Amino acid sequence: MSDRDVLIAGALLYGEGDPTDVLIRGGEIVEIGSGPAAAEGATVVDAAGQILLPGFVDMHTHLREPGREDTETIESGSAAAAAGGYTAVFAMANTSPVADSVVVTDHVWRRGQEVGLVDVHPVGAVTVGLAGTQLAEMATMAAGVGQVKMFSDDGHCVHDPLMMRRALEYSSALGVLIAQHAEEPRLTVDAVAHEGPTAARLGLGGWPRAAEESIVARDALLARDAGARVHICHASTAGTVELLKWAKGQGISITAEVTPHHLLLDDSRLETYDGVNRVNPPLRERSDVEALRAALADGTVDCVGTDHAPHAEQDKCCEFAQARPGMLGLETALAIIAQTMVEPGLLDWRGVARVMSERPAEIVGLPDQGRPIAVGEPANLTLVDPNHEWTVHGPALASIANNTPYEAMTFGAKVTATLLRGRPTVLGSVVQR
Ligand SMILES: NC(=O)N[C@@H](CC(=O)O)C(=O)O
Ligand SMILES: [Zn+2]
Ligand SMILES: [Zn+2]
Repeated sequence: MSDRDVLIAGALLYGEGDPTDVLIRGGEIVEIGSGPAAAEGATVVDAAGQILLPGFVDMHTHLREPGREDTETIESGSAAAAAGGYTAVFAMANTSPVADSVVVTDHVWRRGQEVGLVDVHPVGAVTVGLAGTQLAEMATMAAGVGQVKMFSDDGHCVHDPLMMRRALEYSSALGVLIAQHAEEPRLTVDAVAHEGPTAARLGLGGWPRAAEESIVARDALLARDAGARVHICHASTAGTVELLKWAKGQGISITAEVTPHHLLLDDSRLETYDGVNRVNPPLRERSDVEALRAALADGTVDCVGTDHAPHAEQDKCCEFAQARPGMLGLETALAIIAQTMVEPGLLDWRGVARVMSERPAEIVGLPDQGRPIAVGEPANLTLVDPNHEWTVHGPALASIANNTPYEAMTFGAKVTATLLRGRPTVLGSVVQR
């Protein structure tokens, strides 16, 4: 919380209506209108032509602390998140050591609060060591200081159906969410690229759509029978969209996210054999990209999750099949959603607020995020300039790692300011450390 007033002057709330001033005091929105009186020494943000949205929430982030601090730390990842307009992120459990105990999950939460740029919520592992054989102590992690709300073995699929069934039963009793990395491992042995004509031509091992879809279908049925909720990480195929439609139509409590890269890129990128394009699940075909965009627009896919996955140069700049899967995502997410969803008219800015803030906050249960921009609400806010051209350059990003697939690409929208409980964490697109 900041003791200084912040006055956001002349912003378009949700991109709608007339330019409006928003006054923030004591971490809350205290006045909305025309020319509210700010106290002396207030921080005034000139928001002419800019769009004010609720702060973004990322259900899927990899910060590499503990274990690979050479590629990302909670501090550098928090800076990347703030720069991307995020006020809360969920840090996945595939660290070293794995976040399968309250010692690790509490550390992640505490360190995030110490850095103070974004709320870093720890994701706990579903199984001990992500090994898929023994349930982790989810209740202990949920009861810790970090109050773990979401559990996932992401990076790995909880592929044993009995283990997944037990995890879902246990999670519904605890009131927490299980997020599944849907990948049937028997179908992805040696798979490094989407199974299709491109991988065949390039001689790359294929990852069939069915590897994802068979788990999505199975887990929908398991969630139905357990009366539990299940969340699908990084949905990547048109078939997954069809299954989500079916499951939601049955009243099953299933939700899903899509990554910015699966909304923009396809497997034609692989021609160069550049390891930066290797990611799990793999970049698919144009028809999948189109289906995912439509699904995000109509709510079949609930939200955007970045799957921000920093990797060291030596783990990416090598033979394609040897490259570690994953790409940076936090700082480019908004620009890509603007280009793939807003520009073509699939979503308006209110829709962006829904898929990047409100829905993720709701799904995972964060009472102070994704809130309406209204008097009395916590000032977790993001300001977007919809007409700001910028070119992505890895070393200029706040992340330690540089594995952005968007190097040298130009986008038309940028986050200019972020506020966490009234404190500016980003001003003029610069992180306020
Ligand atoms: N997405 C990826 O390709 N990689 C992720 C793991 C994951 O999300 O499955 C990572 O941790 O690097
Ligand atoms: Zn994953
Ligand atoms: Zn991931």
